[in-house]
Amino acid sequence: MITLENVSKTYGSGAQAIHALKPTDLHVPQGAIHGVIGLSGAGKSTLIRCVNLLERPSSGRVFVDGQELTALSPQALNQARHRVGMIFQHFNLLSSRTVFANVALPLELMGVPRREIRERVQPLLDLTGLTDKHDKYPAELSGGQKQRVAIARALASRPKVLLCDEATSALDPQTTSSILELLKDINRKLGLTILLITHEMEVVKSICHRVGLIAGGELVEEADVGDFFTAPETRLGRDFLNAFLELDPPQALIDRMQAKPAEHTHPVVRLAFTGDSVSMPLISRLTRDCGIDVSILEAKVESIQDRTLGLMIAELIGPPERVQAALDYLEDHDLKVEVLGHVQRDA
Ligand SMILES: Nc1ncnc2c1ncn2[C@@H]1O[C@H](COP(=O)(O)OP(=O)(O)OP(=O)(O)O)[C@@H](O)[C@H]1O
Repeated sequence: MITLENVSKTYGSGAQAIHALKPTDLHVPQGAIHGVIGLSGAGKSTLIRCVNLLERPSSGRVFVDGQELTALSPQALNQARHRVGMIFQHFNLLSSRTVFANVALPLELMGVPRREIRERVQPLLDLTGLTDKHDKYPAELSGGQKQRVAIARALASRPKVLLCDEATSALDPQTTSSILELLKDINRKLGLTILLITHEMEVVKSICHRVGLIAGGELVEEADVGDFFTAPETRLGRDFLNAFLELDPPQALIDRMQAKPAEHTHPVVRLAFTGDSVSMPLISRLTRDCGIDVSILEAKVESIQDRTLGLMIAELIGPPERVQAALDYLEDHDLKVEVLGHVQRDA
């Protein structure tokens, strides 16, 4: 439904040039909810604004619903944009218009007759939970209600695609989850394809099917959400996951940790269990079969959509050859093992 081919964006030129988006390919199939996550300045907004040509790419081609937007005349592009709705972090409502009139605006601009506008707007207000807010002005609404108006307005032209630019970043956690539920509902009921950008793992975890990680204007990793939350491939992906799970070794241990093993050190490991390994008594088998001691420092179990993820930080204590056998044993049982460092037992 959305395809970017080699799309890049450079702001400015010469010595001042900022390569905000390096040549990027992206495909979002019809009906998918696709997230792009990254740190501030990574190029998220630039990427999403290139999809509806709010930013004209410096190179590459953009396709939506089989039509190449980058090849259209200005008039044809205006028409095509009706099939691409967009919502923003700060809602971008017109303060002088009521809820009804804000939602009606794109239809007025499209020249839809007044009676048809009335018939089309009311079901959108019902769908977005705004039935009783018809005559209110934006100043009389909460942040969550304003975003609902923006969603209803974005849906008015019956788009095939909805672009969400940090749509929940200005909202509290409870309101965020109600807006995410609404987006999920719209995706299911209308078969709408959603591309969203965010810096929050919670957003990705709650509603996305697939996620891309952007850094320095490049998509450095792309995966199904279940895979990204269980085994991110890049260092940055792991940093995002660890910050989200809040699973780091205690500071006192970090202070004692060294990068390389030495005499009388043992490793500190982060273990990620998925699938069958979550329910296996692996640690007791490890101590029994490999003859080492395991000191568990932290552990938690998370549900990521339809997957269960177990995480643990532990010290593996024993003679080096037995510790190595234990690490091999864990990897043989499909655990993700990351050696965080090495500590002296009695330091
Ligand atoms: N109009 C512009 N002119 C010049 N540079 C820009 C412009 N817009 C963005 N940039 C630069 O491009 C880079 C990517 O910015 P972008 O807004 O896409 O990142 P982002 O990931 O959305 O960040 P944030 O989460 O902080 O909004 C940044 O270095 C930014 O300063």
